[in-house]
Amino acid sequence: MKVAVTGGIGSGKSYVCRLFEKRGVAIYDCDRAAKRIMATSEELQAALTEIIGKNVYFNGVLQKAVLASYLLESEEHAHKINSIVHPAVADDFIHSGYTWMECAILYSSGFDKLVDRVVCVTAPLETRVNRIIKRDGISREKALEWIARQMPQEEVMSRSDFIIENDGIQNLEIQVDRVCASLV
Ligand SMILES: CC(C)(COP(=O)(O)OP(=O)(O)OC[C@H]1O[C@@H](n2cnc3c(N)ncnc32)[C@H](O)[C@@H]1O)[C@@H](O)C(=O)NCCC(=O)NCCS
Ligand SMILES: Nc1ncnc2c1ncn2[C@@H]1O[C@H](COP(=O)(O)OP(=O)(O)OP(=O)(O)O)[C@@H](O)[C@H]1O
Repeated sequence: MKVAVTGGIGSGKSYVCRLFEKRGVAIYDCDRAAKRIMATSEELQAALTEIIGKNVYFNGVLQKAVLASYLLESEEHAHKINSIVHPAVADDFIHSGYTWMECAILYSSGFDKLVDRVVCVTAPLETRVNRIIKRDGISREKALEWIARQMPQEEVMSRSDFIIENDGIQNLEIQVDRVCASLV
């Protein structure tokens, strides 16, 4: 059975994935894979350079700030980047041998079609914003911009099979054990 762990930025997906990993589940990280492929695929590098400009790579190294600001400029920009990067990541996952993936933008990327079950990690908006500000050192406005770029949390929840509430109050270990009892 193939499983995705999803949830919006700052919900704590990666944090929860570490708890699944502690229980022996190996998880493919879509964010990390995207960066690896953007760093190594000449085809992707050429496509990104053509769209964004030469400054998206410096000495062959992806300039994350340049890509991030291009992505946030408009829906059209995000769509252009996603349509280059996401098929490459999907193909890489299919051939990776992993059965579980962590993906922030599961439904908008179409990656939901690659899995049988979806686990959604959620947290209150303010908690997410505060986590992002602390982790990434960005402003509240920037954190809200990223959140606005992603599918509303309620919609992701309604389309998922399991919900893990990572509000810092409810016990995470118990919730993770419950999901494992069904899926592992
Ligand atoms: C913008 C980039 C450079 C920021 O890198 P950084 O190391 O700071 O953060 P990281 O990759 O861990 O992403 C953090 C979070 O940003 C959000 N995010 C990233 N890309 C996107 C996107 N295309 N659309 C919406 N949200 C996104 C997700 O919640 C993600 O988990 C990076 O996220 C990126 O290259 N994004 C484009 C490729 C992509 O779509 N990756 C998503 C998985 S396929
Ligand atoms: N239950 C928790 N207790 C303490 N810290 C937490 C908890 N959940 C998440 N965090 C912290 O909040 C920050 C954001 O969590 P995490 O990186 O897991 O989010 P994410 O959903 O994977 O975000 P992204 O979409 O950006 O990858 C991290 O610094 C993480 O350590």
